[in-house]
Amino acid sequence: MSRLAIKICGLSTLETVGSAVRAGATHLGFVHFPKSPRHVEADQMRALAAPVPTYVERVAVVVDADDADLARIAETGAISALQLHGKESPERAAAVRARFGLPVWKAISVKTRSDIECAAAYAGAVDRLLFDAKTPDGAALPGGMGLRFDWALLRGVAIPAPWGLSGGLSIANVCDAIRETGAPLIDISSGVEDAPGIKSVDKIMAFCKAVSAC
Ligand SMILES: O=C(O)c1ccccc1NCC(=O)[C@H](O)[C@H](O)COP(=O)(O)O
Repeated sequence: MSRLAIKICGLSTLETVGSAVRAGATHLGFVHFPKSPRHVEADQMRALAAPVPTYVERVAVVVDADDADLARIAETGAISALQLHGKESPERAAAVRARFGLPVWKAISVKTRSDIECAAAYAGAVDRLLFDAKTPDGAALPGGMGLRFDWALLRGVAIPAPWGLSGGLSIANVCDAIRETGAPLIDISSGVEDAPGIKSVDKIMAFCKAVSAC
């Protein structure tokens, strides 16, 4: 059986990047969205991602970004995937993948079963689907808010691509999440923070240890 993948998202310091790699994270996420407390510019992303061993994936998280913004990120040469976390259509996702030559993830905001069913439209257009909790209308952020959705909604659904589970995961609930959903990749952000945007080395270490003990 292949090892469960762990993405630690919203990293913004070299110290926490290093701790995530040492803890065994397989994917690191860097958020490029100015309204986020985790926002990093493309040049910061380069500085954070460039020293990371290439066996660890470096994922840029963007929200309805335009091509100029994506080009700045792709040109860093340090990013190995783009996570589209806005309202990007399947056509837009496919166009991004074709234009930038990087694997593309699409975050699917979930509240109801029909949200999960919408993921089928991305089959063939993206390299991974990330099921995340839908944040309330008017919320400042479309992710990273520590909200979870009802994992039972994933039960019996044929997911048409590699996928991951996100939203409100924590040391306390991650083993239940893995058991209930069978997710091959889990993604966490605020659950390993001391405050919004402030990642905790100790919490990153403890989370990865907890996952390996599930
Ligand atoms: O984390 C952010 O600030 C963010 C901002 C805008 C778009 C996406 C964002 N995060 C995306 C992620 O992949 C998070 O890890 C995911 O939403 C889970 O967050 P959390 O519930 O805090 O673990």
